[in-house]
Amino acid sequence: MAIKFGRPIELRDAPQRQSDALASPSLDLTIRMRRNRKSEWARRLVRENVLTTNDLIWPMFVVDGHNTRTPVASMPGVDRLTVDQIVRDAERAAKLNIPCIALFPFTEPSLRDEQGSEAFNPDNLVCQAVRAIKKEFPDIGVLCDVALDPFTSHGHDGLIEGGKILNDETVAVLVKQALTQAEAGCDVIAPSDMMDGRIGAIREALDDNGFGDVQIMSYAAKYASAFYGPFRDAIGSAKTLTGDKRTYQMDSANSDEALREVELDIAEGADMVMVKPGMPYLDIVRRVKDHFAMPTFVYQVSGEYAMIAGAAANGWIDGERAMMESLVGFKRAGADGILTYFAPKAAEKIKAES
Ligand SMILES: NCc1[nH]cc(CCC(=O)O)c1CC(=O)O
Ligand SMILES: [Mg+2]
Repeated sequence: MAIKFGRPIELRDAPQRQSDALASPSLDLTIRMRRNRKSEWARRLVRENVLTTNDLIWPMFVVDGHNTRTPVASMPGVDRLTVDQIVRDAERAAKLNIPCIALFPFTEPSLRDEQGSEAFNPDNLVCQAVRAIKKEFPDIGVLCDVALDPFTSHGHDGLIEGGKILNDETVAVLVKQALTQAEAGCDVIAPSDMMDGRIGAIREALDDNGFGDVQIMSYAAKYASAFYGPFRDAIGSAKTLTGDKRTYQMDSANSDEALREVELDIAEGADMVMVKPGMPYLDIVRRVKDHFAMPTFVYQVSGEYAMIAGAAANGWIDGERAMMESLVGFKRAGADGILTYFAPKAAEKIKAES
């Protein structure tokens, strides 16, 4: 049975009070915090944070084929979508008033190589999806991830030589990838690779090529995390990934370092910054927001989604309430927006309640 914590106890269900209990002394308290919680209207009145559909970015997985939705086993409720189907979900997003969607490709293994060259193929899945979505729904924001991991045979975000991830050489390829995506009509370029200097290089290339309006949302403070596991299943890089990403993604023990990363990306031209993952890093979200007063985003990543969706599927938690609690937690921490696989569910709930 699902455990429903915090369920209001109706008076009729409450045990009858024994008369001698009435005689117990009352405390002489001037301030009683519970007064403001006494009823639903009172709680609504003093509520400090509110989640709206405007806060949501919906990440989607695109796969080759036609008219097919393939479930991602480790992300119950999330599918890989063929281009025609991703257009349908973009329509759903638009109807739910979700401002922006994010695209991630599952690349055919035969198209993956050492250099991740499919990343800058103008006809790759992401570009096809961007063009198809923009054709039907030009008013929804489309964000594209920039990194090589969906395209490399080794599953890393950058180029490798002698077991090392090359920084500057990788940045040159990321610039080509970003330009390819901008050409296809992408609105927001979101580099998730954690190479040094990529924001500045991408900004300059966008500006030099007539894409001055294309925004950059930098995955500025991105940690080397176990919570990306289900995502790597979804894009098919879990099996191919050799080693880990700790030479470029941040150490989860660090906090000051996040401020330096964010500061650099702002200086290089990021329009928006992101902290990733979300729930284990709420302190980072708060520090970044307080320190820089930038549009600050947070990614509730695949493993966080899987924890909640998986526990809910087992009846161990109330999934809907855990979802909403986790999302308002990001708002409370200072996030302006959240990338979350719960976006459509949360938007539906918000819509139903308004
Ligand atoms: N650079 C790729 C990328 N972009 C977003 C995620 C993770 C998203 C998620 O787990 O939901 C990752 C995975 C990784 O860095 O290995
Ligand atoms: Mg950096």
